[in-house]
Amino acid sequence: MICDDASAREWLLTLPECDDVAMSRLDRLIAMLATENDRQNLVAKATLDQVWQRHVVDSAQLVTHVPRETSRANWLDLGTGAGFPGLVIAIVRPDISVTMVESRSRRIEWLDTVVKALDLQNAHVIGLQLEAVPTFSVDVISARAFAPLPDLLKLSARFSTPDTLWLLPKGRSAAQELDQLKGWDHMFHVEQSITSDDAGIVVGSLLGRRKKGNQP
Ligand SMILES: C[S@@+](CC[C@H](N)C(=O)[O-])C[C@H]1O[C@@H](n2cnc3c(N)ncnc32)[C@H](O)[C@@H]1O
Repeated sequence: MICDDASAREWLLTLPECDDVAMSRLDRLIAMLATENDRQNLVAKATLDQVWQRHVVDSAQLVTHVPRETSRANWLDLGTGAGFPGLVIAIVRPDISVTMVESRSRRIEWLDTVVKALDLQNAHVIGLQLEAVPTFSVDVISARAFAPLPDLLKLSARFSTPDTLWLLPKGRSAAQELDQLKGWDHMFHVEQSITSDDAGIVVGSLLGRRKKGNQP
């Protein structure tokens, strides 16, 4: 379990993709975040003291659930906000195209600024409500602290095929949200988060809506 920032940084270096360029971009992201957080409330102030554990590794761990051969894939991150996990994924997997959807104007500006400053050519920001984003299918969908599972699926299933991998950090509610999910055929399970004993990540694929009359 990663329980402080020193072990978080050490863990990042074990990722095959996390080279010097990635670490220096992560350092710059965190420095920019600390400054911007005084202007707008991007992350809870208390979490800045453990930002590498609470936000960077919490995001970066998602890549360990993606098969290594998934390069040149399209990854869609919903409600990226301060940049988690979308910006971190774009930094540690430059071979993956990461599209971040965010609706709040100041957060859109922030994401655009970071993408430009860090020259993240594989990162794209869609500054719209998810509901207004035209449908396209993707290889991976992530969403952290975005919406409860049933709402999240209702809003975003149209971007998914049966081959799409969903990675949904859900904190303490992962198992409960999954147990209570009704009306969908899925192959989701819960993986343990490496940043908190209590936290889980819903991982797997979505096969589609269950037909009416065939619901549990
Ligand atoms: C609680 S924040 C989480 C931000 C980030 N994923 C994280 O974990 O730090 C949720 C974000 O989703 C955005 N959001 C909420 N509903 C949205 C929608 N319908 N379309 C696009 N973005 C949305 C909010 O503006 C906010 O930035």
